[in-house]
Formats: sequence, structure tokens, C-alpha cells
Amino acid sequence: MSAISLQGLDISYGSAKVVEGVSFDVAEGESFALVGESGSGKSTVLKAIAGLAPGWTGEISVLGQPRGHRPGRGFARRCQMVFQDPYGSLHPRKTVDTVLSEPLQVHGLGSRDARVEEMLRAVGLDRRFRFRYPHQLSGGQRQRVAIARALMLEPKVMLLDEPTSALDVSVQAEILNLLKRLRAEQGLTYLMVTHNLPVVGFMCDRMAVMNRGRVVEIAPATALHDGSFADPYSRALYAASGGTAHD
Ligand SMILES: Nc1ncnc2c1ncn2[C@@H]1O[C@H](COP(=O)(O)OP(=O)(O)OP(=O)(O)O)[C@@H](O)[C@H]1O
Repeated sequence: MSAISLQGLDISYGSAKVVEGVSFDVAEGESFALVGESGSGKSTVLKAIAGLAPGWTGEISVLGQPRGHRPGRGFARRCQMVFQDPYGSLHPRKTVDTVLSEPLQVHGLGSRDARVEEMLRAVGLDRRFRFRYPHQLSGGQRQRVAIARALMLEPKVMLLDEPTSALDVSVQAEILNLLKRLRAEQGLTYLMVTHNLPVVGFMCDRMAVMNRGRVVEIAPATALHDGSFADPYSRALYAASGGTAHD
């Protein structure tokens, strides 16, 4: 069974079709990247999977369950998304404790105190952060909170939309290391949007290269070592990132 399966996915905003004929499968436990330049439709694919892009046709399945246009309650317990900007995605007047407790409350789950403390520990924040507000945290700490919130319901699949690109360079590596460790510890599957090919080399097993709403190539991350991309657009993207093909 695939963690994520997309078949013939078309996505439109009004009359503008921005994603066309996208099909790929992400295996359980895999870390899979969507790469391509700005505007190629990467984030839109994640949003459609998460139920945040209404105008799509084709098939989307997560952990073997086909999804309609309105994800049911159970969906949040299987699949969660982390956004690029941790400041924008956290409510300014809610404490970390409230942000982390809410998913449990919505789903009627107990042991909130213990679970909040456990997740703070898992993302490397000590207990003094529990009753702070977003403005009292650094960018990296906020993204740790956003990751903890996504993991509160113990999902198996995480959709990561440029999870480090809004952060200072010095903090990016810390968050990538955290995501890598969490995936190993919790057996997570990642589908990650990035325009940063070194991040793919560090974090991912395979990648789909997108250009103007279409997937032009699916390649193993090892293609980043030797530039063994088949499609001319992928090769250009690789060359633009400073890579040199050895073929
Ligand atoms: N809410 C929206 N309404 C209308 N058009 C949109 C909306 N969101 C995105 N688009 C358009 O859809 C296309 C794909 O955008 P998308 O954000 O998916 O690209 P991307 O590859 O993720 O790029 P970026 O890295 O800049 O986020 C772009 O042309 C964009 O302008």
C-alpha cells in the first residue's frame, strides 16, 4: 500500500489550471520531494492532498483510502501539513499549550498534559516554553511548535511545504535534523516541497521534478550526486543549483 497515491491530478483556481496530469506514488516510510521553480504548482499539490485546494479532479489516496473533496475527521489523524511560515501558521494569542492541546480536544482525546509535554520534548523544547506565546519564540522555536502540533494526533503522513525556507540559514539545519530524526523515530512518510536541491539530498529518497504544473521526471535523490537526470528541464534545474553532470 502506498502512503500517498496521486492519479491524473488536475488542479484549477477558477478557470486557471495550475496542475495537470500529476501521478505518483509515495511508499510508506519514504521521504519524497517535489522540486521545481516558483509557480510550478508544488504547493498546490500539497494543498489538494490536505483538502485546502477545492478545484481538483483525478484521484488522491492517502494510506489506501481514496479522498473526496471534503476530508473526513479521520483524515487529520492520518495526514498533517506543516507550512513555510511558522509565524503566520500559529495564532498570535494562543499559548503553545493551547496550540498543542487543541487537536486532542477536537478529536476528544485525553491525557492532554502528558501528551503536550511529550511532544515538546520530542521537538527539543523544554517545559518553560509551554505557556509562551508565538511572539516570545524565535523562528526556529515556532517551527518546532508547528511540527509538534502536526504530530499531536500521531499521523503517519506529513506534508511539508518549504518547512525551513522562512528561517535563518543557521536554524535551517537544526530543523532539518529534527525532521529527519522524527521520521526515523515515528516511522513517518514525508512529502516535502522545496526549491532547495541540497535539502533533497539530505532528507529525501526520491523526487518529482515539476515544471509548469506537470511532473517532468521522477528521480532518485542519488541523481543529485552525479546529475543523472533524463529530462532537459531537470538537468537545467540541477545545473542552476551548482551541480555538474558526470555522464
Ligand atoms: N489561491 C490561489 N488563487 C489563484 N492562483 C493561485 C493560488 N495559489 C497559487 N496560485 C497560482 O498557481 C500556480 C502554482 O502555484 P504554487 O504555489 O503551487 O507553486 P509553487 O511551485 O509551490 O511555487 P512557490 O515555491 O512560489 O510556492 C502559480 O501560478 C500561482 O500563481
